[in-house]
Amino acid sequence: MARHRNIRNRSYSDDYDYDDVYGHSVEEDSCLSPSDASQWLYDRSKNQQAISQFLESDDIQEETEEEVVNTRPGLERRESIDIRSLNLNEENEAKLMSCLDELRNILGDTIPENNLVQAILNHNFDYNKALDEILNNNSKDVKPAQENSKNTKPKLVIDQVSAIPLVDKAPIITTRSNIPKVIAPKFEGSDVEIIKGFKLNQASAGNSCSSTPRDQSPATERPFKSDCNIIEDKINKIKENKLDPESQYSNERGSEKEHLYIVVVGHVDAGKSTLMGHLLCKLGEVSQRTLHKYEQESKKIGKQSFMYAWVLDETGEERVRGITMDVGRAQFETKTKKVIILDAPGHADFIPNMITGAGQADVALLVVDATRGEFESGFDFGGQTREHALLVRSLGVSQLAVAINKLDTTNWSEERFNEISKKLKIFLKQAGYKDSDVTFVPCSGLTGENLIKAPEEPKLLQWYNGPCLLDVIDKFNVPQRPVSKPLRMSINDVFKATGSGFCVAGRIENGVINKGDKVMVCPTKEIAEVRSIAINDLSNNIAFAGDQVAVTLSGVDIQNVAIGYILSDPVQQIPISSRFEARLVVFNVKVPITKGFPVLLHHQSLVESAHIIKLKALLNKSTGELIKKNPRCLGNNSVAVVNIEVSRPICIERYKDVKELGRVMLRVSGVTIAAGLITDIYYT
Ligand SMILES: Nc1nc2c(ncn2[C@@H]2O[C@H](COP(=O)(O)OP(=O)(O)OP(=O)(O)O)[C@@H](O)[C@H]2O)c(=O)[nH]1
Repeated sequence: MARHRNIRNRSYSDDYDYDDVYGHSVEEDSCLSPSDASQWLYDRSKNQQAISQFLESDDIQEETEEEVVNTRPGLERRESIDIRSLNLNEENEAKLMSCLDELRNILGDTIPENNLVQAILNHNFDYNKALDEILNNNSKDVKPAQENSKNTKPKLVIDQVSAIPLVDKAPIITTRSNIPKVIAPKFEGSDVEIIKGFKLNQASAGNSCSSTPRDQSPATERPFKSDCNIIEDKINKIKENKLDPESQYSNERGSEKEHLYIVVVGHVDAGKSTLMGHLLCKLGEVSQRTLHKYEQESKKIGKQSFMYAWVLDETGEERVRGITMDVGRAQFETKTKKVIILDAPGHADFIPNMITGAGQADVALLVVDATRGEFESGFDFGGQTREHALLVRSLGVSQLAVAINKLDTTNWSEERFNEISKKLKIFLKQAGYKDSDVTFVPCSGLTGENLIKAPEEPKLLQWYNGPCLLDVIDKFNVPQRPVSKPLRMSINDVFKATGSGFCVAGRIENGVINKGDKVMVCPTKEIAEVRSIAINDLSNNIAFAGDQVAVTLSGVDIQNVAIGYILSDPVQQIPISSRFEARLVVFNVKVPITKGFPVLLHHQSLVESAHIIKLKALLNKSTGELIKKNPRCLGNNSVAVVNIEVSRPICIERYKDVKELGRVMLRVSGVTIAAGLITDIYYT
């Protein structure tokens, strides 16, 4: 039931500040993120222990190379020098520090710092050439940075065959020259190499080093980080240790009940929270004491009928206003499944939260109010019943249970049940649900009828002998978990954790995350380390596709991560682009869509402004055949192929590659006007 997002209490009616809601730009406060600053700006405090100060002292005796080798096997090889004494200007100091960092990432502390500095200076801050010099030449060729430090340098012995430097008992280092390279964009005159296999896709090449979420500056202006080394490590680790993901999955989850995520949607006040709250109470997931407390407190504010809803509506404002505002979470078990409920808000103002909930779900429960007039206002008159059903389908949910709720208010009328089912069946079929994937259940969240066992109400028993709600949920098929595919986790929440690092929460669409893994935060392409993983608030060492997780990350700044970002496999990265082709279904537009039409694009939890930049083809709705090339406009209920341009690059996949990340929704003035599947991605 954890809710971390600080986006509750907001009204999403029309326009709102997406920067506030979906993360914010560090550009607004400073031109550099804190992590960039610490990496690229020279910090004098780091070099206060200048070796030259000690070397000038008469007390320190010279050590021969032999002594170094024999008497000090565990010698700390990092000998700092006073960079200030080199009289470099600020820019060169910064370059020197960044090259040093790069070299240390590769060499660790095996080579004295003064040797590194000299090599960097010899090659005018080109760290690749400096690295080659250090690795390929005998130490005598590497001149110390300062005259009086040369006596202290240990001998660097090169094994000519393998080109592996042997420094005392230093760890073996493979030269980067052994590894196939591709040339990436140049940074300030130096060639920057990327390990082959660290797939630099065309779209991502342009911003592979950008480190702030909103940073649009080209990569050529920004320094490369040590991502390549981390990726190299990761490739090696994967090769050495990793069990294949399928075996990991069956080892970990083989004996467990399958996890099923169900989003509960429907028009405002349809009774979603009451229904699920009562179901949880009946299953013993809520203690009598807690329920008694809710009963007393709800009575006090004159809202006793909301007592079950309070199980899921946890905040004061939700309880006082009697509406759900953010996605409530809870879980229970059926005979064969562990079910995680995502109770979405019904009010139109909170559609983005509802989309976030639906984006995490495997299946959906659509709740409709059977009360005369209420069903009609939710369905016929621009209510949320239609919009939610469409949105959920657009997000890839194909299995649906429809709870025809509050049937107690119709005296358990079979006629009313049939009337509503008939109307919904026609609509749901048009919306893309198969008849066989939709089940209708009569029930009452308030009285608890037909929730976890066959009904006792005689009037209902007269005409209904189908399954209860719990059995319908148990019968849902759990979708296949693509654990063998490269990691993709969509981030729907970012929050500060206790202790070090910070947490991102979201759903793993593809692949596996292990504690200790290096992952790439996209689209900024920073490498982070997974410090811990929690599934439904319980700590775990591993999580799989289909899991809704909270992951604690280190190595990146929280400022550089935002809702809507993706954690990607660092080797097989997610495509990043701002232009793509989509096949759209247009729902409901007041004015026809024309070239240049502005929209808000929803992709998982991300919301970005976008434009339809080209209308490529109008298609036949049922057969998909081409009706017209380059139509001038798109009207209601049309199907078309269009090109869309987003205001900045985002992480996307083609629908055929990763369904969950290959869908988009387009909204205008708080109304969903179209849903689409990404058919092609353009890299320009
Ligand atoms: N008679 C009757 N009333 C119900 C039933 N279920 C819910 N209600 C009442 O309907 C009102 C709204 O219920 P909620 O559970 O808050 O509805 P909701 O769909 O979760 O509302 P939002 O999440 O804000 O859209 C409350 O007053 C409930 O007591 C039912 O089965 N029968």
